[in-house]
Amino acid sequence: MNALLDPREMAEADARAIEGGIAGLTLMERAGTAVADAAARRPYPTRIAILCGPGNNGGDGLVAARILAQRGFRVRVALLGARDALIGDAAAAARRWTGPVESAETLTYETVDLIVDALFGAGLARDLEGVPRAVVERMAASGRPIIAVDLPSGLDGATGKVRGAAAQAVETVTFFRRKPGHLLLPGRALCGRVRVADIGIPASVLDAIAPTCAVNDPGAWGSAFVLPAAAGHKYSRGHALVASGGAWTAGAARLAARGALRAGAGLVTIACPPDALAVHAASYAALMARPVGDAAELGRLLEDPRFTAALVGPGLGAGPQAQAMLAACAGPERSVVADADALTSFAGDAAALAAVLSRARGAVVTPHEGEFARLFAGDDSVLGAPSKLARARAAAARLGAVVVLKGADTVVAEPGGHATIAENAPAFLATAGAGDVLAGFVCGLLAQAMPPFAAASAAVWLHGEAAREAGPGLIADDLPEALRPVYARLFPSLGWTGA
Ligand SMILES: NC(=O)C1=CN([C@@H]2O[C@H](COP(=O)(O)OP(=O)(O)OC[C@H]3O[C@@H](n4cnc5c(N)ncnc54)[C@H](OP(=O)(O)O)[C@@H]3O)[C@@H](O)[C@H]2O)[C@@H](O)CC1
Ligand SMILES: [K+]
Repeated sequence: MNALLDPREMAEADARAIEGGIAGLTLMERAGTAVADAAARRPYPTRIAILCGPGNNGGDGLVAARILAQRGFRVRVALLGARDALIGDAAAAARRWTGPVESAETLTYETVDLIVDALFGAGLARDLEGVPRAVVERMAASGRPIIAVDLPSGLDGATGKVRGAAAQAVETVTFFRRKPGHLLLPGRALCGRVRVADIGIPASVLDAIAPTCAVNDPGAWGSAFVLPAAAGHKYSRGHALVASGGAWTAGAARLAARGALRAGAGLVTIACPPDALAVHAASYAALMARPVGDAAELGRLLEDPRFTAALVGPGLGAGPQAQAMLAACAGPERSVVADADALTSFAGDAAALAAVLSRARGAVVTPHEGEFARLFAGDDSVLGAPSKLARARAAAARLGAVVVLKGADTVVAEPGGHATIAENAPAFLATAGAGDVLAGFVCGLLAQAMPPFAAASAAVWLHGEAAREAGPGLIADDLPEALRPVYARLFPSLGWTGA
């Protein structure tokens, strides 16, 4: 698992490493060395300005300054605050710097080729205002390339939000593990390329910290992924049901159903109003279609216990009918995915949705930001949570279900607080119908009895990879097809031998 550490967890990692016998100053020396290495790798950065803040982030900058000067670079150190106000390891790093120290407030950039931003890191405690903010804004306006130490100063490592101001970095050097703010927008975009430096903190400190947030990649869910078994047959791979709207909105369900089938469900049935039957029957030979007039008929169809997962929402139309369809699908032998109109049908009434979902074996909801805001309208403790990560976690706890809060930095959270953050979605994935395919991928993995949090995270990652595989110009129809080469690489990496 590629853990992401919030500032509190990172402070604990530092503290445990120090308890284990590594001096804080040693960690700072290694951090500063990693920053110096990054600066030295830039093309011809002969004149480097290093802006140092009042805490240990500034200490890292002072170490980098000393090392770069020793390596022959022309280095200027500019400090925010008084030199004799530095304490602890940062004060020790300042004593080892024997060159002049300028004021960050009055620094000018005409003769500077490269900036190292070591003003604030994990210790950012409030919005930047006054002098610190002006310093960051002038640095940003200088147009010089910036290497950020740990985080672009002003970026909140826990939330990915800018507190007052932050300067765009070309590169960010962070330590031990990345932080949520490196992946959540706008943080991800502000960091430039992120390098993770090993500063000697042993990975074993993570056992005690037990981080609950991870990068969404196969390390987060691969052990739960259901690979095709040699002795399997189509029913052992699960039977997914996708509820469809009428003839004019049937495309959404068809995209989802193709997604579920490509994701590996053994069978996929589309349940549709009679007027849409011909559309579905003519579309895709591997899909089955059954006419279902209302929720009661859907319930009768689902008396067949071999249906292991159901998706309700895409193209359905919001209202009591969609609510009843979802209720018909939620049963102890079946997992459900509620998407799109199924979520909007519960606008402002998340408690009613939670009650329906609680009857399902497992439940995943897949809102985009608009659907999320509608569903939780009036619930400040969810909508007002400090970050996308915190909102998804709060929503999962409210619903007792896995929440996929979509976007370029999709967060998947489960009621216990575990979460993944995706970083592999290309910009061109934002296209009509892509969300329907994603919901289908989730449904297809749930149908194979993959646990909901793992299924939802895997589906999001696969969706991003499939988009990359298809490339620019992508339309949603391409996504299910692009899953094949992604699976061809993924399966062997998870130990599948092809049997
Ligand atoms: N041993 C370790 O732990 C290691 C840590 N490492 C490095 O340390 C960094 C964390 O260091 P840190 O905890 O000292 O916090 P840091 O980011 O320097 O800022 C704190 C200072 O900023 C001030 N301040 C805060 N907000 C402010 C605002 N809005 N406006 C104005 N001032 C504000 C705050 O003042 P105060 O809130 O007390 O008034 C305090 O003076 C971490 O990112 C990494 O780079 C590495 O060397 C590896 C080993
Ligand atoms: K910084």
